[in-house]
Amino acid sequence: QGGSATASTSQSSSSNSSQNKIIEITFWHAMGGNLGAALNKMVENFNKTHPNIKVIAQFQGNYDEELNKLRTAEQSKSGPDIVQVYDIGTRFMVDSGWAVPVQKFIDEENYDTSQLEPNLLAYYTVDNKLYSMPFNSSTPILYYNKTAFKEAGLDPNVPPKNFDEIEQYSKKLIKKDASGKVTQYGYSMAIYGWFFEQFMAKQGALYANNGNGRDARATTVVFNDEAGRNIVNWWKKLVDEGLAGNFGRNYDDTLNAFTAGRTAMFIASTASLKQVLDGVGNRFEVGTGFLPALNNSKDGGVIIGGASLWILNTRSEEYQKAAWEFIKYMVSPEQQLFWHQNTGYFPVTKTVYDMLEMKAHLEKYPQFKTAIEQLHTTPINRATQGALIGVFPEARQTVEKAIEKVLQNQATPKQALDEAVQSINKAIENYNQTIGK
Ligand SMILES: O=P(O)(O)OC[C@H](O)CO
Repeated sequence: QGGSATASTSQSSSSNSSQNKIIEITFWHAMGGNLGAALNKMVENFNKTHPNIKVIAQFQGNYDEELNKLRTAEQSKSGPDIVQVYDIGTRFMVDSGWAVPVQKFIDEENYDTSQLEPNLLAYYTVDNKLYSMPFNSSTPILYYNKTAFKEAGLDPNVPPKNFDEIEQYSKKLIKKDASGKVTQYGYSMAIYGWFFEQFMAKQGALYANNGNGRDARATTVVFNDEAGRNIVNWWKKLVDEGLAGNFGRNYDDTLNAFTAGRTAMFIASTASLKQVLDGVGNRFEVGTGFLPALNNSKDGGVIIGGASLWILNTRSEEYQKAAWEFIKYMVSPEQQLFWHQNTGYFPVTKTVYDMLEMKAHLEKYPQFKTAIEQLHTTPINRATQGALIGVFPEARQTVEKAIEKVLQNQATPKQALDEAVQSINKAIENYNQTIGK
């Protein structure tokens, strides 16, 4: 797969003048399915409108797979010129020293960042520098089957706001066949560590110490407190009562259960909105709502999800500048409008909201408004900024295993979370000892 080995500068056959020089840069990403199709279209358009730069986009699997490939490639400095890295890879990428902070290019040309959403800047700014450019930004939202709501006598325009309401609504939404087998669960969510992280922030609680690793480097995770236990207790209760389906760790399995009518509500990234709407078609009406709350915290909210674009220092400044041109294009209002409409990721650039086409789109598909309103009502604080941890990808998997154990009755929420915290703390300690070495 790709990397700079395939990239080169080439001269047009008709002329040797620098005007006709084409800089080829590689761009690794993790966007499959409809997301990948939309992204490829944008790359194609960039290449058409920028005759001196050729971007070669290469799909490298999901976020985890892509980051692992990058680790391998960087051992021999054969990584790409630009890489898309998910939110929780941020601390690792900063520490790796493989990237040129985009702040350098921002400062050099006085690029105006005031049009970027403040929550995004708050997430991706580390040590007062914007290291990477937010490109595909998301939050988790509640998806629900409005048609099932109507059939169950629930108001299809009022999604549940908190966990108690999820439980009450689920009791009305659950359907069983003559043999007592559940044919439609009330609620489901994949065993995905991202949701756990989000429910911590929604309670205004920290995931890691030292202000979520933003006042100083995190040395421990702290989610085995009341806030963490609330999430797992509630989740288990719903599964034990038979109201929530557990479709496992694979994100798409729960998503497909929803589109197939096997669960009436579920949690997923707003990035899945277009896929869900297309998957459901006109079989039923889809509604969206904010991530449900667990308590009345006024400081609670959602954390920025999705990924950002990093410029790697694999090659000379000429390539880095070409990469910067491409990144600016990808976050331009026109491109962000296209990206938002074809995925569900909200625009990173605020000016998109002034565009007539955006207004018409939101009017026609109000489901797309949810993530935007959720973003704009989320206060910026240490909890909602999310944690910066060098071993976050591993930590997320450890939390998933812990939740799985609880749902399978192999541990109590307290045992499972305490164990997870212990094991992650060891990994953090090891990681922190190796930084800069
Ligand atoms: O599926 P996405 O792109 O919305 O990302 C979700 C999480 O933030 C990934 O860490």
